[in-house]
Amino acid sequence: MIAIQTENLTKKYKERVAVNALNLSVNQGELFALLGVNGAGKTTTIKMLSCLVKPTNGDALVLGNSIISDAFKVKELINVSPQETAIAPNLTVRENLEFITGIYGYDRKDSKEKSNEIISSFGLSNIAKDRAKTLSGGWQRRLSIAMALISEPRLLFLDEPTLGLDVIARRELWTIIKKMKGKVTIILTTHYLEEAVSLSDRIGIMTKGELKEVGTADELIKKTSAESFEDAFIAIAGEGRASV
Ligand SMILES: Nc1ncnc2c1ncn2[C@@H]1O[C@H](COP(=O)(O)OP(=O)(O)OP(=O)(O)O)[C@@H](O)[C@H]1O
Repeated sequence: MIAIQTENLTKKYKERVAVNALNLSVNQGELFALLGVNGAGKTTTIKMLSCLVKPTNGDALVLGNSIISDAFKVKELINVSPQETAIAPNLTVRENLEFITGIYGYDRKDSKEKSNEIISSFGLSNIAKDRAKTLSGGWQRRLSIAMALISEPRLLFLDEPTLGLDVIARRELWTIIKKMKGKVTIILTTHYLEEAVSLSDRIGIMTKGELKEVGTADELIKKTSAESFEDAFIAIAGEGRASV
Protein backbone atom coordinates (compact mmCIF):
# COMPACT_ATOMS: atom_id res chain seq x y z
CA MET A 1 0.00 0.00 0.00
CA ILE A 2 1.18 3.49 -0.86
CA ALA A 3 1.24 6.12 1.92
CA ILE A 4 2.31 9.05 -0.24
CA GLN A 5 2.17 9.51 -4.00
CA THR A 6 3.03 12.93 -5.33
CA GLU A 7 2.22 13.97 -8.88
CA ASN A 8 4.33 16.82 -10.22
CA LEU A 9 4.03 18.52 -6.86
CA THR A 10 5.27 22.09 -7.28
CA LYS A 11 5.54 25.18 -5.11
CA LYS A 12 6.64 28.56 -6.34
CA TYR A 13 7.16 31.62 -4.16
CA LYS A 14 6.84 34.37 -6.76
CA GLU A 15 9.65 33.57 -9.21
CA ARG A 16 11.44 31.18 -6.83
CA VAL A 17 10.70 27.52 -7.43
CA ALA A 18 10.95 25.88 -3.99
CA VAL A 19 9.73 22.44 -5.14
CA ASN A 20 9.73 21.51 -8.82
CA ALA A 21 7.44 18.76 -10.22
CA LEU A 22 8.18 16.30 -7.42
CA ASN A 23 7.19 12.69 -8.12
CA LEU A 24 7.72 10.66 -4.99
CA SER A 25 6.21 7.44 -3.73
CA VAL A 26 6.45 6.26 -0.12
CA ASN A 27 5.13 2.88 1.06
CA GLN A 28 3.03 2.40 4.15
CA GLY A 29 5.12 1.52 7.20
CA GLU A 30 8.27 2.85 5.55
CA LEU A 31 10.69 5.26 7.21
CA PHE A 32 11.68 7.58 4.40
CA ALA A 33 14.45 10.14 4.90
CA LEU A 34 14.31 13.30 2.82
CA LEU A 35 17.76 14.86 2.52
CA GLY A 36 19.21 17.89 0.80
CA VAL A 37 21.34 20.94 1.45
CA ASN A 38 19.81 24.12 2.92
CA GLY A 39 17.10 25.45 0.65
CA ALA A 40 16.69 22.21 -1.34
CA GLY A 41 12.92 22.18 -0.71
CA LYS A 42 12.48 19.59 2.07
CA THR A 43 10.46 21.74 4.47
CA THR A 44 8.28 23.09 1.66
CA THR A 45 7.56 19.51 0.58
CA ILE A 46 6.57 18.55 4.13
CA LYS A 47 4.44 21.68 4.47
CA MET A 48 2.54 20.81 1.29
CA LEU A 49 2.10 17.15 2.29
CA SER A 50 0.79 18.20 5.70
CA CYS A 51 -1.59 20.73 4.09
CA LEU A 52 0.06 23.79 5.66
CA VAL A 53 0.99 25.23 2.27
CA LYS A 54 -1.00 24.90 -0.97
CA PRO A 55 0.89 23.63 -4.03
CA THR A 56 1.15 25.93 -7.02
CA ASN A 57 0.81 22.93 -9.36
CA GLY A 58 0.40 19.19 -9.08
CA ASP A 59 -1.11 17.20 -6.25
CA ALA A 60 -0.29 14.47 -3.77
CA LEU A 61 -2.30 11.57 -2.44
CA VAL A 62 -1.80 10.85 1.24
CA LEU A 63 -3.25 7.42 2.02
CA GLY A 64 -5.39 7.89 -1.06
CA ASN A 65 -6.60 11.41 -0.19
CA SER A 66 -5.73 14.49 -2.20
CA ILE A 67 -3.91 17.20 -0.25
CA ILE A 68 -5.91 19.72 -2.28
CA SER A 69 -9.46 18.40 -2.39
CA ASP A 70 -9.39 16.18 0.76
CA ALA A 71 -7.16 18.28 3.01
CA PHE A 72 -9.50 17.83 5.97
CA LYS A 73 -9.21 14.03 5.74
CA VAL A 74 -5.43 14.21 5.25
CA LYS A 75 -5.07 16.28 8.41
CA GLU A 76 -6.92 13.59 10.38
CA LEU A 77 -4.43 10.94 9.24
CA ILE A 78 -1.13 12.74 9.79
CA ASN A 79 0.81 14.58 12.43
CA VAL A 80 3.95 16.68 12.42
CA SER A 81 6.69 16.90 15.00
CA PRO A 82 8.14 20.26 13.99
CA GLN A 83 11.75 21.44 14.24
CA GLU A 84 10.83 23.79 17.03
CA THR A 85 9.21 21.59 19.69
CA ALA A 86 5.49 22.08 20.17
CA ILE A 87 5.36 21.73 23.95
CA ALA A 88 3.81 24.12 26.48
CA PRO A 89 6.75 25.11 28.71
CA ASN A 90 4.79 25.78 31.90
CA LEU A 91 2.80 22.55 31.84
CA THR A 92 4.19 19.31 33.25
CA VAL A 93 4.97 16.39 30.97
CA ARG A 94 1.68 14.70 31.89
CA GLU A 95 -0.27 17.95 31.50
CA ASN A 96 1.21 18.45 28.04
CA LEU A 97 0.04 14.97 27.02
CA GLU A 98 -3.41 15.47 28.59
CA PHE A 99 -3.72 18.83 26.87
CA ILE A 100 -3.36 17.06 23.52
CA THR A 101 -5.75 14.22 24.46
CA GLY A 102 -8.24 16.99 25.33
CA ILE A 103 -7.83 18.53 21.89
CA TYR A 104 -8.58 15.15 20.33
CA GLY A 105 -11.73 14.74 22.44
CA TYR A 106 -10.66 11.96 24.81
CA ASP A 107 -12.81 11.76 27.97
CA ARG A 108 -11.07 11.90 31.33
CA LYS A 109 -10.61 8.13 31.71
CA ASP A 110 -9.34 7.56 28.16
CA SER A 111 -7.10 10.60 28.47
CA LYS A 112 -5.45 9.17 31.56
CA GLU A 113 -5.09 5.77 29.94
CA LYS A 114 -3.60 7.20 26.74
CA SER A 115 -1.21 9.45 28.66
CA ASN A 116 -0.09 6.53 30.83
CA GLU A 117 0.51 4.40 27.74
CA ILE A 118 2.61 7.13 26.10
CA ILE A 119 4.49 7.92 29.32
CA SER A 120 5.42 4.28 29.61
CA SER A 121 6.38 3.68 25.96
CA PHE A 122 8.48 6.86 25.80
CA GLY A 123 10.17 6.28 29.18
CA LEU A 124 8.75 9.50 30.63
CA SER A 125 7.65 8.11 34.05
CA ASN A 126 10.40 9.72 36.12
CA ILE A 127 9.76 13.17 34.67
CA ALA A 128 5.96 13.04 34.30
CA LYS A 129 5.51 15.67 37.02
CA ASP A 130 8.30 17.97 35.81
CA ARG A 131 7.46 21.17 33.99
CA ALA A 132 8.44 20.88 30.33
CA LYS A 133 10.64 23.97 30.46
CA THR A 134 12.90 22.30 33.04
CA LEU A 135 13.69 19.36 30.71
CA SER A 136 16.85 19.08 28.62
CA GLY A 137 16.59 19.54 24.86
CA GLY A 138 16.64 15.78 24.27
CA TRP A 139 13.76 15.12 26.66
CA GLN A 140 11.78 18.03 25.22
CA ARG A 141 12.15 16.49 21.73
CA ARG A 142 11.11 13.12 23.10
CA LEU A 143 8.00 14.68 24.66
CA SER A 144 7.25 16.54 21.44
CA ILE A 145 7.33 13.31 19.40
CA ALA A 146 5.23 11.56 22.06
CA MET A 147 2.63 14.33 21.77
CA ALA A 148 2.52 13.94 17.99
CA LEU A 149 1.64 10.25 18.41
CA ILE A 150 -1.42 10.82 20.64
CA SER A 151 -3.70 11.25 17.65
CA GLU A 152 -2.47 7.83 16.44
CA PRO A 153 -1.44 9.22 13.04
CA ARG A 154 -0.86 6.83 10.14
CA LEU A 155 1.79 9.18 8.80
CA LEU A 156 4.22 11.15 10.93
CA PHE A 157 6.57 13.90 9.75
CA LEU A 158 9.72 14.29 11.85
CA ASP A 159 11.42 17.52 10.85
CA GLU A 160 15.04 17.44 12.05
CA PRO A 161 14.12 15.61 15.27
CA THR A 162 17.65 15.56 16.72
CA LEU A 163 18.87 19.01 15.65
CA GLY A 164 21.27 20.41 18.22
CA LEU A 165 21.18 17.38 20.53
CA ASP A 166 24.30 15.84 22.02
CA VAL A 167 25.35 12.45 20.70
CA ILE A 168 23.87 10.51 23.62
CA ALA A 169 20.49 12.27 23.48
CA ARG A 170 20.51 11.72 19.71
CA ARG A 171 21.14 7.99 20.06
CA GLU A 172 18.37 7.76 22.68
CA LEU A 173 15.93 9.38 20.26
CA TRP A 174 17.06 7.00 17.52
CA THR A 175 16.04 4.11 19.79
CA ILE A 176 12.61 5.70 20.26
CA ILE A 177 12.23 6.27 16.50
CA LYS A 178 13.37 2.72 15.69
CA LYS A 179 10.66 1.39 18.02
CA MET A 180 8.05 3.30 16.00
CA LYS A 181 9.28 1.82 12.71
CA GLY A 182 6.72 -0.23 10.81
CA LYS A 183 3.85 0.91 13.05
CA VAL A 184 3.54 4.32 11.44
CA THR A 185 4.87 5.66 8.14
CA ILE A 186 7.55 8.23 8.93
CA ILE A 187 9.02 10.99 6.79
CA LEU A 188 12.21 12.22 8.37
CA THR A 189 14.26 15.24 7.40
CA THR A 190 17.73 15.59 8.81
CA HIS A 191 21.13 17.06 8.05
CA TYR A 192 22.80 14.23 10.00
CA LEU A 193 23.60 11.72 7.28
CA GLU A 194 24.40 8.91 9.73
CA GLU A 195 20.92 9.42 11.18
CA ALA A 196 19.30 8.86 7.78
CA VAL A 197 21.48 5.79 7.17
CA SER A 198 20.79 4.32 10.60
CA LEU A 199 17.03 4.90 10.68
CA SER A 200 15.63 4.90 7.18
CA ASP A 201 14.43 2.22 4.80
CA ARG A 202 14.99 4.51 1.82
CA ILE A 203 16.48 7.94 1.26
CA GLY A 204 15.46 10.65 -1.20
CA ILE A 205 17.94 13.43 -2.01
CA MET A 206 16.57 16.79 -3.15
CA THR A 207 18.53 19.45 -4.98
CA LYS A 208 17.13 22.84 -6.00
CA GLY A 209 13.55 21.68 -5.49
CA GLU A 210 13.98 18.46 -7.46
CA LEU A 211 14.23 14.89 -6.30
CA LYS A 212 17.59 13.78 -7.67
CA GLU A 213 17.86 10.21 -6.41
CA VAL A 214 15.89 7.73 -4.31
CA GLY A 215 17.17 4.45 -2.91
CA THR A 216 18.65 2.70 0.08
CA ALA A 217 21.91 4.10 1.40
CA ASP A 218 23.77 1.17 -0.19
CA GLU A 219 22.07 1.70 -3.55
CA LEU A 220 23.01 5.39 -3.55
CA ILE A 221 26.61 4.57 -2.62
CA LYS A 222 26.82 2.04 -5.47
CA LYS A 223 25.14 4.35 -7.96
CA THR A 224 27.70 7.09 -7.36
CA SER A 225 30.66 4.68 -6.98
CA ALA A 226 31.30 6.38 -3.66
CA GLU A 227 33.19 4.99 -0.69
CA SER A 228 30.76 6.24 1.93
CA PHE A 229 27.25 7.59 2.12
CA GLU A 230 28.66 11.06 2.81
CA ASP A 231 30.59 10.93 -0.48
CA ALA A 232 27.47 9.69 -2.27
CA PHE A 233 25.42 12.53 -0.78
CA ILE A 234 27.98 15.14 -1.84
CA ALA A 235 28.10 13.68 -5.35
CA ILE A 236 24.31 13.89 -5.64
CA ALA A 237 23.46 17.00 -3.60
CA GLY A 238 26.64 19.01 -4.01
CA GLU A 239 25.63 20.67 -7.24
CA GLY A 240 22.66 22.27 -5.49
CA ARG A 241 24.79 23.98 -2.87
CA ALA A 242 24.36 27.73 -2.98
CA SER A 243 27.67 29.55 -2.81
CA VAL A 244 28.26 31.33 0.49
N1 LIG B 1 7.63 31.46 2.70
C1 LIG B 1 8.58 31.54 1.75
N2 LIG B 1 8.66 32.61 0.94
C2 LIG B 1 9.59 32.70 -0.03
N3 LIG B 1 10.51 31.74 -0.26
C3 LIG B 1 10.48 30.65 0.51
C4 LIG B 1 9.52 30.49 1.56
N4 LIG B 1 9.74 29.28 2.16
C5 LIG B 1 10.80 28.74 1.51
N5 LIG B 1 11.23 29.55 0.54
C6 LIG B 1 12.35 29.26 -0.38
O1 LIG B 1 12.13 28.01 -0.98
C7 LIG B 1 13.35 27.29 -1.10
C8 LIG B 1 13.21 25.95 -0.38
O2 LIG B 1 13.15 26.19 1.02
P1 LIG B 1 12.91 25.03 2.10
O3 LIG B 1 12.76 25.69 3.42
O4 LIG B 1 11.82 24.15 1.63
O5 LIG B 1 14.29 24.24 2.02
P2 LIG B 1 14.88 23.14 3.02
O6 LIG B 1 15.41 22.06 2.15
O7 LIG B 1 13.86 22.75 4.01
O8 LIG B 1 16.07 23.92 3.71
P3 LIG B 1 16.71 23.76 5.20
O9 LIG B 1 17.52 22.51 5.16
O10 LIG B 1 17.56 24.98 5.30
O11 LIG B 1 15.58 23.72 6.19
C9 LIG B 1 14.44 28.19 -0.55
O12 LIG B 1 15.03 28.87 -1.62
C10 LIG B 1 13.68 29.14 0.35
O13 LIG B 1 14.34 30.39 0.43
